[in-house]
Amino acid sequence: MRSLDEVLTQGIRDIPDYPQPGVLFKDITPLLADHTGFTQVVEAMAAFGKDDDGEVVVDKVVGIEARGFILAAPVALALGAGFVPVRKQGKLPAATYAESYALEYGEATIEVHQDAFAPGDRVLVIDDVLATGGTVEACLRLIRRCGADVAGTAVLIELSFLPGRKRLADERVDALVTV
Ligand SMILES: O=P(O)(O)OC[C@H]1O[C@H](OP(=O)(O)OP(=O)(O)O)[C@H](O)[C@@H]1O
Ligand SMILES: Nc1ncnc2[nH]cnc12
Repeated sequence: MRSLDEVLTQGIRDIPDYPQPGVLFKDITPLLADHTGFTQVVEAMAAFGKDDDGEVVVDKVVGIEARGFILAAPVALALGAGFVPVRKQGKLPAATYAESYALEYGEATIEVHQDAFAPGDRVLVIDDVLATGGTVEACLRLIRRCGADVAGTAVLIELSFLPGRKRLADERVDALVTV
């Protein structure tokens, strides 16, 4: 079996100047097309929802639209936890909370259903990339407005040349790879 590092090195490619000049885009589509690699990644991310004895310590897994969905749904199933989508503005049908934030390449608003969590639910947030940290920060605000507890955030890739880690200094954030 390949190591997780090999899987990540083989499965993540750099696309310069996408979606705009100056951005080095981390493309995870080769990894997603690699069944054994994708399986290893899901297992590694699910481990952040367990304690040292392997007991599941989260009730819900949040995925952030769109790439976060791809990782979070299988992580939720692997943990036996519920899946909650955090979506871009205007996509969720029932009453929502909304938070706006700045991205490496633009601005966005994300939303969550107000009734997505039971009070005190322990929540693991999953996304593909931590860049400026604006998306995760807004997502954590949404979860807390719902009355749920953030257990942690796990991302596939952390971009160390951007200030995401610093911005989230008070939060538990784990990354499978830092570049
Ligand atoms: O740390 P940040 O600077 O906030 O950036 C990270 C976010 O940017 C990307 O999402 P994007 O909004 O491009 O959406 P997509 O998943 O729909 O492609 C990525 O999937 C993260 O959610
Ligand atoms: N450089 C990057 N590559 C992929 N996704 C991103 N989201 C924000 N910045 C990104």
